[in-house]
Amino acid sequence: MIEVRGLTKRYGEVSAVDDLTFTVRPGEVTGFLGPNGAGKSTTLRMILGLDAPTSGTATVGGLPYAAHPAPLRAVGALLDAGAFLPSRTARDHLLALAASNGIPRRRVAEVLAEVGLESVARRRTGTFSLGMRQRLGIAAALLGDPPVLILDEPLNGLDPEGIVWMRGLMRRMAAQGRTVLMSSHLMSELELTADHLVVIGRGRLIADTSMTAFIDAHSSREVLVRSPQAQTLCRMLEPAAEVREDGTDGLVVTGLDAARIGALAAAGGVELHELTPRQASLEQAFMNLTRDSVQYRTESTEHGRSTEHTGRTEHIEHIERADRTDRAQKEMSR
Ligand SMILES: Nc1ncnc2c1ncn2[C@@H]1O[C@H](COP(=O)(O)OP(=O)(O)OP(=O)(O)O)[C@@H](O)[C@H]1O
Repeated sequence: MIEVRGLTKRYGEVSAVDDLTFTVRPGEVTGFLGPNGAGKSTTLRMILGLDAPTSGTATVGGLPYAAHPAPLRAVGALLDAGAFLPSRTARDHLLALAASNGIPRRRVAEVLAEVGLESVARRRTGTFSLGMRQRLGIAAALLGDPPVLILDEPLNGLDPEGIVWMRGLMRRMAAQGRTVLMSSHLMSELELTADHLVVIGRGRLIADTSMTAFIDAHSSREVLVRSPQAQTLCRMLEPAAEVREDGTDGLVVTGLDAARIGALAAAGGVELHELTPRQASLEQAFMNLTRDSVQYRTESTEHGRSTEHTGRTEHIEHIERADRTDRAQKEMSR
């Protein structure tokens, strides 16, 4: 287990990590998330004894990292994919690490094969691409066959095959009962890989929960509906749900499930051409939860929010106009 208790790191006025407490359990992959500058790398560096906390503690398997006699056998870590002597070959780099931690030499060939670098084992790491350096970093993390893995942005630079391989590796490590903590900004990939999430913003804990509970709690379930009687349907649903246009000719309904929408439409004699529940995503949930913790935002995401808002207002006006026309036509036909 990785146990973080009241962990705090200040750099002058900046609280990079602020009274963080969480536990990472074995047998699952825990995703470590947060906007840029949230304090993820600083937390991981403190767990690995590379930065000293201002206060609080971090232990791995009950001991501070530095207290493990052979740390590579206790914790495999990938923090910085460039942390090799460029003049050393991949194999020599791993042999040196193995020797320093009493790890048998045969592990070097095993991990090189595991990460797909056998054919370049005798090349200098200075000639490696980002993805190759990342794979070598992962080989180093696996070298001591450790029960705990801590990986900071392990997907950086990996090609699509590499990303799928990484997903399989993480899942396999967790299935073997190991503790896996990984940070990533690739939400769609994390959604496929992680079972549990620890989310931080501005150095503070904002969620520590299972993936499913997180998505359920921080995103709304939506249903896409298409009907030739969209306005009538809209009026029927709006007392109980939020309805907006999807930009084509469909309506996106929040607040009612597909079965209920179908039942209401049937009861009102409204014809439906499509009724599709939309899966909420980790990305949506993450953006909703961390909206107030984002420190570095671009103008385009600000615009994205205001356009969405304007779109909704315009849509309501559009529906109201349609309603007025509908009522006027009925009056006239009477
Ligand atoms: N050595 C340092 N000196 C001063 N400030 C630092 C130092 N290291 C980190 N910080 C600050 O601490 C905060 C957290 O940084 P950190 O790198 O931990 O964030 P992060 O969550 O890993 O971000 P990203 O997703 O961008 O990698 C930032 O405000 C950063 O500027």
